[in-house]
Amino acid sequence: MSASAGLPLLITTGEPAGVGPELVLMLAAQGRLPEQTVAIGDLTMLRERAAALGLDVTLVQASPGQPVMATAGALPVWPVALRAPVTPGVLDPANASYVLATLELAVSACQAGEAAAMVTAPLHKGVIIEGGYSGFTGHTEWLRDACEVDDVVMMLATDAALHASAPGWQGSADLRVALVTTHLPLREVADAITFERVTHISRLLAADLTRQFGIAAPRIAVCGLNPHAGEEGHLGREELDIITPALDALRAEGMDIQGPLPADTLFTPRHLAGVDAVLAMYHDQGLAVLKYAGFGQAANITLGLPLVRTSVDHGTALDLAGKGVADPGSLGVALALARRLANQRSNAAC
Ligand SMILES: NC(=O)C1=CN([C@@H]2O[C@H](COP(=O)(O)OP(=O)(O)OC[C@H]3O[C@@H](n4cnc5c(N)ncnc54)[C@H](O)[C@@H]3O)[C@@H](O)[C@H]2O)C=CC1
Ligand SMILES: NCC(=O)COP(=O)(O)O
Repeated sequence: MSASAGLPLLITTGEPAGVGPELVLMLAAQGRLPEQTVAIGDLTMLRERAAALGLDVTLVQASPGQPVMATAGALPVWPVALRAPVTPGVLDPANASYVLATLELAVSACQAGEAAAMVTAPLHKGVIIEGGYSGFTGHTEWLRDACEVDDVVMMLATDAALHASAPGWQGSADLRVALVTTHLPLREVADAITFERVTHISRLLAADLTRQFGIAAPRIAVCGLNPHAGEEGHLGREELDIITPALDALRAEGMDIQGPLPADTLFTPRHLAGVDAVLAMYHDQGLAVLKYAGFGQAANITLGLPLVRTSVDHGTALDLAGKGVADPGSLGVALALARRLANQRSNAAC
């Protein structure tokens, strides 16, 4: 048994007006949460949401350091109090500090060795900013700062190991997409593509494909930034001036990395064959394809952290919140992946 096996798997329930709380409750009611799962959020709000949706789940107050009681049909909750009442679908900036408090509790428990891993239900970036946190751009960057590491990598994956148990799966297998830049206005992306950033993110990606995914010599394919990877400089010079020199330097270090390749054809079966991960230059270049291939059966993993964090492949879906119709598939995938990665880490540490 791995050292993490007895430790709770934490789920932060995310934006209280979004679908996060009900997705956790749906999986709990369906008996689809992994053992030792603990939710973090407002106990009363969760009880009311379960009752409103007719979900049969008993929510039990618990606290960090306490053993998790494995009772069928019960979900332990580490409580964090809402700052203002919630209506599903209606954002309130007053609850921004509540959402961040759930993250702080999860990170501190992981750092204290009181939890195996954290899985985050979606939060709403805009309302956190409107709640007074002007520099906030997402969990990924917040976790980088909270864990005091210099950089992290956002990677979304829909690989065979993740969706193997999904009945009727129709998507593509084994696609992992990591990003050089994450939550930036498109206008700022080109300036953020530097030799240092491309090399640093590529090294972090390769290191965690080995450390977390057990791929001894990862094969990475890198997208260009511009159409047709810049068309020999006629459609942009970032490929010639920045990305190609960066990839040459990485190859000289021994990394198996190809590119920059035109992003529109990189995501086709012939180019993806034998590739462990694609490195995209910006958010929608990579994630639109990933979500086309596996929305609902993909997970988001933050690479480069000292703790295990996974998340869903979707956002707060305010249009669906409180209706009980959102798909909990990605949350299930994120939970299973977090448990697997936590077990691997603790086995490696033994
Ligand atoms: N991990 C996280 O915390 C994430 C947070 N977000 C945030 O969520 C907010 C809303 O973002 P949007 O771009 O509108 O994306 P979104 O994923 O919330 O919604 C986009 C579309 O997908 C649908 N959808 C989303 N989740 C679904 C589910 N579980 N089942 C069925 N349909 C689902 C929605 O109904 C909507 O039509 C933003 O603030 C964004 O930053 C977005 C992605 C991840
Ligand atoms: N599209 C992915 C996304 O926005 C995830 O953001 P976060 O995990 O950094 O909050």
